[in-house]
Parts: sequence; C-alpha cells; structure tokens
Amino acid sequence: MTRRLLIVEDDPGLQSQMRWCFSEDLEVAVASDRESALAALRREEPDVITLDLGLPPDPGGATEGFGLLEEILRLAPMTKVIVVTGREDKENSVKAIGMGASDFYQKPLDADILTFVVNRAFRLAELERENRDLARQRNGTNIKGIVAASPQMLAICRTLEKVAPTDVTTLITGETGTGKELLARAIHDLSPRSSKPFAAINCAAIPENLLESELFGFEKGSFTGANQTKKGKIENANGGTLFLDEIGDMPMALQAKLLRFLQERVVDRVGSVNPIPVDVRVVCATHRDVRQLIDSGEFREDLYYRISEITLDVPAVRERDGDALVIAQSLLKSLGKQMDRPNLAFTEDAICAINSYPWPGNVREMINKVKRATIMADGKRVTAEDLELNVSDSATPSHINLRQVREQAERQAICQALQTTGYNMAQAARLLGVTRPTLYNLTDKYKIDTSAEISEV
Ligand SMILES: Nc1ncnc2c1ncn2[C@@H]1O[C@H](COP(=O)(O)OP(=O)(O)OP(=O)(O)O)[C@@H](O)[C@H]1O
Repeated sequence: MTRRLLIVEDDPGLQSQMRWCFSEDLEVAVASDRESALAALRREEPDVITLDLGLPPDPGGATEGFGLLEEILRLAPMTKVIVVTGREDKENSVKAIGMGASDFYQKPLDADILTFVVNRAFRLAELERENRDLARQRNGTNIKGIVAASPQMLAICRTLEKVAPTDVTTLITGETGTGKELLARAIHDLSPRSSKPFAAINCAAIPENLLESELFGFEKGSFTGANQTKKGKIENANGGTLFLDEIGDMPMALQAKLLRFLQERVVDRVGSVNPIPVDVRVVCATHRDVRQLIDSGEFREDLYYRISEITLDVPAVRERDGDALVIAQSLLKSLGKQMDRPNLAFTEDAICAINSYPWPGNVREMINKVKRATIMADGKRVTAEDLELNVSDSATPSHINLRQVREQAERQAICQALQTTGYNMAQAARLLGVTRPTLYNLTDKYKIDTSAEISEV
C-alpha cells in the first residue's frame, strides 16, 4: 500500500529539503497554505502530515497553523499530524498535542530525526488501521440482547466481557435510550453471580423519603406505617448484582449512606443499629454529566470515585458507524414477528432516512418508530413515511471526498443485501446486480464478514 505524506510548509527552501528526505520511500505532496493543504488532504488522503504552524497570513505566529490543524482533524481524524515549530516553541507544541496532533518536531531540520518521527507516525497509522479492520471483521457481538456492528459498540462489548467476571463497581454513562440498563444486565448475566438476583432501582423515579427504605430496608415500628420489618433492595440482591439507575439523581443525604455501604459492605436498615453484611456487586448508570454535578455540589466526589472503578461511556446511536440500520433491521424482524407481520423490509428511502436521522432518543426512539411502522406499512415495504422520518430534516454528514461517500454507500448496500438474503452470496450478488466473484472482491475489499450473523433482540 502506498504511503502518502503531506508536507505543509511555506518556506520553499525547507519544502525541497523535506521533500528530498522522503521522496524515495514515500509519495510526497507539498502545500504552502491552508487552502492548498486542505485540497491536498481531500485529493491525496495522506496518512501523515507534517504541519508548520507558522503559515501565511500569520507566518510569524501560529494562528493559521492551529486553524488548519483543527480542520484537518475534523475532516480526517485518523490522520497523524506532526506539528513543526520553532526551536523554543514548547508552548505551541504542547497546545497542538492537546488539540489532537500526534507528535511534534522542532526546527532546525535534522533529516535523521525527522525521518524517525515521520516513520513512527506511519507505523502508528498502520496499526490503527489494522485494528479498525479487525474490529470490523468481528461483525456483531455474542452478548444476548445487544445488537451492534459498529467498532464503537463492539469495543464496549469487549470491555464488558472483561469486566463482567470481576467484582469491580462499574459506572455506565450515556444518553437516554442508548442501552445502559441492557449493558448492566449483560454484566450480571456474564458474571459468576448470574444465578443470583439482579435488583434494579431507579433513583430518579422514587420520592426521596421512600428511596432510603427501598434501598436499605426498615425495622418494624421505625416509622408510622412500618408494621413489619422489610429488607431493602441491597439486601435482596445479596449474592447478586445491584443496579442503581440514574445515580446522578440520588439525594445528597443518601449519597453519604451509599458511600458507607460501598466502603464497609454492610447495610443499616432504617430504625436499626445492627449493621448487616451484604455481598453485592454494584453497577450504576446515569445520563447526566457526573463531573458537572460534582462541580455544582450535587454529587459527592468521593462517591464518584467509588462507583466508577470502571466506566463505560456508551455512545449515542448517531455516533456509532453503521449501528442505526443494523439495529432497525433487527427490530423490524423481531417486532414484525411479534405483531404477526413477518418478512417486512425497509425501502431505499427508509434506509437513507434511518442512516441520516440523528436519533436523539436513541434505541428507545427507534423501537417506537419501528413499532409504528410495522403497524402502518402497506404490503411488505416499510417507507420513511411509515417511520415518520423526514429525510430533509436529517443532518448531512461531512465527508472528506467523493471516493469516501461512494465507498460508504457501497459498503452499506452490500451489508444490507447480505442481511436481507441471510448471507447468501449468490442471492446477494443478484440483488446488487453484480457477479458473485465481484461481490467476493468487494467483501474482501471492505473486510465484510460474509458468515457472521448479528445477534438478535
Ligand atoms: N444495542 C442494542 N440492541 C438492541 N436493543 C437495544 C440496544 N440498546 C438498547 N436497546 C433497547 O432499547 C431500549 C432502551 O434501552 P435501555 O433501557 O437499556 O436504555 P438506557 O440507556 O438505560 O435508557 P435510560 O437512560 O432512559 O434509562 C430497551 O428496550 C433496550 O432493550
């Protein structure tokens, strides 16, 4: 594979020196300002860019260089950018790394050091590409109930598989409807505690005065109406897993009591002075920004560190590459079966709309929309209108160039055809209007696993 380097440098002397350093091993392009650099980025798609921060119209400063760095990383976030600064320019080097540059190099030019830094960046880019390809090949997850094909969710599933057998307290964060509770259950199901109870409590749904007795239980006579002793959720989960949903909404007074429980592993029932030892694994979830809650004094920092021994940040559906369609199709299949409307399929406009709609309510919103569409669809085809998705409302994704748009569309069409035909290559090729060898070439090119089944809801 050709290794492409883009040198962004406004000094013609340095340009030719740098070109001379690399032109034997690499395909080198040179740009001297922001505009030509962005054009070369779109055209050449270099893996590595050396970027002189002092570019016109601010050759003595770094504003233009920083502006270009930001734009490069927005358009092509996988590109490794090495910023080139003046000898004493430590501050700008650090700032550039903070913004996402992968390395820095200080002038004056030393061919050996520069070659070393550039080769290291290429190696990193290659390793990252291999990693992404591997993640893509491992299409789907074996975790029950979770439908996923995106590298982002597959990475979360792999972390979950490692965390589940341990007893570490796990915090799951993410927008509403992203599957936090589903993941919490998966942690329990994959743990040695799976045959013991999974007790869930929503801290935001229970009034403050009841939450304490719900969680910790109470002794008979401890308050009016306490006619008998009752165990709380924590005790009921003994041996198993306690899931504290919406932990960010837990009242301050109870946070102190929960912290004591997490530290001592004993519960004090309301009205009792005898602590009871309990063995539970705790998983928490929240859609709120806990760091912000700590800053505003609504959440105890010490409790945060207790509950977040491991944190799983679940991305929104719109941030996962390719998950929206895979989940929607799985839902259409399972809901269609449930509602006695099997063999429904999305039309082209529905697929487009599913891929470009931002899904603010995530999978929960998707379930509602697919359920509605299952009822509303005429015949076997489900349209964007049945889903109540207006394509023109959708956000337009930013693509680096036409080739990327084409490849993404091609990859999507192939995955869709394979799923529709149950991974039958001959039928999928017919559906796509190509020969079987062409389809094999394309699945090889895009590293699409032709045997993998996606797990179902
Ligand atoms: N990856 C997925 N595959 C299949 N179903 C999913 C997936 N993610 C979520 N769901 C389904 O979406 C619905 C919402 O998921 P869940 O309740 O776990 O979300 P949540 O993040 O806990 O939401 P909230 O913050 O509002 O409580 C559930 O019915 C769940 O089964």
